[in-house]
Amino acid sequence: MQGSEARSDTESTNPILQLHQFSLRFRGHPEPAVDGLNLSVSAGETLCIVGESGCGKSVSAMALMGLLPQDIIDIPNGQMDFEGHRYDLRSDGLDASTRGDRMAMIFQEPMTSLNPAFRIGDQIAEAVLHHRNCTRTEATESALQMLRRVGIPAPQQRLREYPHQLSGGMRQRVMIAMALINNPSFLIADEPTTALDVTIQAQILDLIRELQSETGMGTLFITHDLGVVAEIATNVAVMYGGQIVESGPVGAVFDDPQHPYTIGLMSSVPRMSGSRDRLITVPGTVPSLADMPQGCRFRTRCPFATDNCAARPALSDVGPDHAVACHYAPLEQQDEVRCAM
Ligand SMILES: Nc1ncnc2c1ncn2[C@@H]1O[C@H](COP(=O)(O)OP(=O)(O)OP(=O)(O)O)[C@@H](O)[C@H]1O
Repeated sequence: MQGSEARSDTESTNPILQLHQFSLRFRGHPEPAVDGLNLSVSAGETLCIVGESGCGKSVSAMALMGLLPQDIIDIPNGQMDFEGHRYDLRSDGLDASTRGDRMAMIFQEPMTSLNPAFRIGDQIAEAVLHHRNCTRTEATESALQMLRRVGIPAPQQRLREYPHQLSGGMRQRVMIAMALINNPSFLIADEPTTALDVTIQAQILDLIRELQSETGMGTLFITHDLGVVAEIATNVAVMYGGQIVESGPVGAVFDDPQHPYTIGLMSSVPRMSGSRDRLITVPGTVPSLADMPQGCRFRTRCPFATDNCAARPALSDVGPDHAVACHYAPLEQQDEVRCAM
């Protein structure tokens, strides 16, 4: 694996989606919100992007889907290979015929995607009619089958209901049904379980996994919850300040985290050990774009930063498919890092 690429594929499979050197700026902000992102995801695999609030996870996903208005963003660099087509993201985003068809997205809050004024069945059928040459009756029949597939009880009745008549977990299932109705090869899931209680969260994660193994779609799953990553990821990319700081197979990153930020994130996960010690946290917060430091963007929070960190560290291999962007990786004294945080 090239050190600069967070990947979710094995050597033997071809990636469904690859992103090369993608950068994005909000107009009026000289510092990029996303800076030189490389990703690769293969069929049936899940790449989790993880990081604190504000690190650039959602804007990256929205930009890939072509959902950010051009008047607020500038894409100075970036190419995307998807199903044999190369998109130059500077000028050529995902087209409307591919969005919602071959590539689909689900969001944290289903009510941002579901229209409260329309019946569930009509909304799902509309997603079919937009992309397929079929009758409304056929589209409604597909909607019914899809509601069954995502485990909605009494689907015939639910078709005629409005979003407010469903629980949060059911609405999330409807969103998944709507996203998968056209059988996409690639799904972007942006914190789809964050607003749900843990039992419903587990059901939704199971559902996504099950549908993924049935359809073989590749998934980019965005979350700040490392428990969710452990459940669902094939590979993980840790983002900080719009850059990937560590990436690799989930086992390698979880068993042997190498970036001080990853180690900090993992140390701050509460454990069921019964210990009453205070939780370890990563000190400080992600700087705003206006205050983003040059070089290593984590250096203002890193206990090990030195003058060397004024230069941007490259994402370099520290193990098979495992890459880290830190001048001091591989870290030999991980316990020291944990203690220093
Ligand atoms: N419309 C906007 N104008 C200017 N800056 C923005 C805008 N939207 C997001 N940003 C900035 O872009 C950066 C990345 O935000 P983004 O929402 O992608 O973070 P995130 O990692 O997804 O966070 P969260 O987990 O809270 O959704 C942040 O610094 C944020 O303040």
